[in-house]
Amino acid sequence: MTETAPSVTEMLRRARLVPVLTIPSVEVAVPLARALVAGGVRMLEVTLRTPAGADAAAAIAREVPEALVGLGTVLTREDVALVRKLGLRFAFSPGATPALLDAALDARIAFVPGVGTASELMLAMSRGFATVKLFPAKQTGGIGMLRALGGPFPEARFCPTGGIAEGEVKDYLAEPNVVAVGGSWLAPSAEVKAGNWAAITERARNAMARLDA
Ligand SMILES: O=C(O)C(=O)C[C@H](O)[C@H](O)COP(=O)(O)O
Repeated sequence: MTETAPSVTEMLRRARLVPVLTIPSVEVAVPLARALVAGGVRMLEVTLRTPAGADAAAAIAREVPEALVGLGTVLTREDVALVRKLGLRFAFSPGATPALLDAALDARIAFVPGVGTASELMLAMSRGFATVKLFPAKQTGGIGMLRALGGPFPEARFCPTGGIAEGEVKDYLAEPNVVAVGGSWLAPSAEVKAGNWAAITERARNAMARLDA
């Protein structure tokens, strides 16, 4: 029997927390992913901000089956094509250009465009993307912005990302139109560089526990 793959909205809803990972070298990808998974954080956004990003995401997909790994900082049609080529689960973008939305539709990938205004949200929704990343969440107005957008766009669902501190996550998740929250704080670059995997697991475990406290 084949299992229907969960939609990206459902994936986000289950994950609640999505670490935004900017991986300096491919060697750290697998231990970093294992450290997060050990702490109960499974949905991982690997940004294309470093040259190692694509290979790092592919290595995680290959070697850490418990992780749901996708790309972040997806800006072009070529970036979109990588998701299929590398066998990844989803892609996030900080933005929502018409060309990028069309590329994601053509490639039939699970795609979460970034929006920071009502017009960008309208553009994304007009192409069928009702789950979006509010980016940069804090700078666009944070929870106030999410509430304001919830008026005219009650069906939109958000993964706010950008400038959200660990202590604010629970407040964001309490908003009815928020399915998950993204952030880089789950994997501080100093700990990644030092290979301090135990600290990353501990932080992830505590963060997940706090969501249910
Ligand atoms: O590169 C991308 O595609 C992005 O969307 C940027 C990330 O969402 C932010 O870098 C989140 O980082 P913090 O604000 O440190 O939590």
